[in-house]
Order: sequence, then C-alpha cells, then structure tokens
Amino acid sequence: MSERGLYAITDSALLTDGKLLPYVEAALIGGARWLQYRDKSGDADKRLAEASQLAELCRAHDCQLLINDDLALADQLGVGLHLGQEDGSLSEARQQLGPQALIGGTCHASLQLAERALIDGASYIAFGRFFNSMTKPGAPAATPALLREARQRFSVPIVAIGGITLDNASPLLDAGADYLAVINGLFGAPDAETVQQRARQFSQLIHAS
Ligand SMILES: Cc1ncc(COP(=O)(O)OP(=O)(O)O)c(N)n1
Ligand SMILES: Cc1nc(C(=O)O)sc1CCOP(=O)(O)O
Ligand SMILES: [Mg+2]
Repeated sequence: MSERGLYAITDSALLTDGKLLPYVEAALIGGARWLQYRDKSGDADKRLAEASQLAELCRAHDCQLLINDDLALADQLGVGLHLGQEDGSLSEARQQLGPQALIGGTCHASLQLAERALIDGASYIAFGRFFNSMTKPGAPAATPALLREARQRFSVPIVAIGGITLDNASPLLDAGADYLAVINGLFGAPDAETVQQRARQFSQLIHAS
C-alpha cells in the first residue's frame, strides 16, 4: 500500500450519464492510489453493480478501493471502508473486515476524534474541510495548523479533504497531509482526458512535496 498519493472520491451527483467508469479509469491511469465509492442513492442493486465494476478497475490499476459508509458492501467485495461520525462503529468494522482491511475515519477538525479512531482500529485519519466545498458545503472547517499538530502526534497516513484543487493543495502537503481526498477538483472536469491530466498533476504535486 503506497503511503502517499491522490485519494479520488466518486460522487453520484457529479458522475452521471455514464461518466463513472471512464472518469474513474482516467483517474487511475493518472495515478490515483486510493478510490472511494461514495454513492448516496440508496439503490442497493446499483451500488453493488457499480462497486463491483470499480473493484475490477482498481485491481487492474493497483489502486485500493474503499466504500463510503456501507460496511456490508465493503465486506461483500473484500475492500476497504470509510466511516464518518454517524456511520456506525469503526471498531466493529475492524472486527468484521479483519486486520488487513483499509479502514478510515472522519475526524473533522478534532485531534480527539483522531485519537478515538486510532484506538478503534483506523488505518488512516481524515481531517477537513480545508476549503469551501461544492460537494459538502456544511462540513466543519479545519486548518493546516491542525495538520501540523496531527503530523507530530500520529504515524498513520493523514488524509485532507474538502474543496481541494490543484491550486490550493500545496499548503496541505507542506503541513503534513499524506493523501489528498478530492471530488470536484478532480471529477468536475469536462471530459476524461482532463480528469487524467488533473490526476497526474495531483500525483506529481504529492510526490514532489
Ligand atoms: C476521506 C474522507 N474523509 C471524510 C469523508 C466524509 O465522511 P462522512 O463524514 O461520513 O460524510 P459522507 O462522505 O458520508 O457524506 C469521506 N467520505 N472521505
Ligand atoms: C465528503 C466530504 N467530507 C468532507 C469533510 O470535511 O469531512 S468535505 C467532503 C466533500 C469533498 O468534496 P470536494 O473535493 O468536491 O470538496
Ligand atoms: Mg459517511
């Protein structure tokens, strides 16, 4: 598992009209190291079908797949999981998915939530939002100073999320972020070629920092 990189997150509202697979494949070709399937439709059949296709793509491109919120789906596919504060027990997810599973926790702007997540078995901790987010405008705000403090305290991968673009990402990397979790700054593109270019540029930025 690479310890730094681009963490692409899908969005069912953004990746419509058949964009999901071509845009995700472009992100993987461009170097995304982790991919989170984030779908809020509630359509279980669609979610299983799409997540299964993404699992195949990720295997072909040596990318780790994680499922947002849904432990049962992650377990069914044998992939990772991301849990927020309202998504159930991280310790139970660790118990069910086993010691090797990639499991992450939302920590907003709280070092205490990060400590709790690590006690519960998280593989990584995610802080945010750092900038205005088109996808999740109401998320609590975090600062690069928090990332510096977290870098001092914790040895697990640190993820930054929320309104991240190629133009504003560098201070987060300088402050200690290992992964940049991005939705709109990556997938809010006019075509797959642009997604691939953005993924390459994010990957270069991360590995040069
Ligand atoms: C990498 C990463 N960090 C944070 C989140 C947000 O998770 P959550 O708070 O559960 O909100 P939803 O994404 O479920 O709306 C995330 N998904 N990924
Ligand atoms: C899903 C999510 N969680 C956040 C948090 O702060 O926990 S911000 C966010 C949205 C990320 O999308 P975009 O890159 O388009 O801003
Ligand atoms: Mg959630």
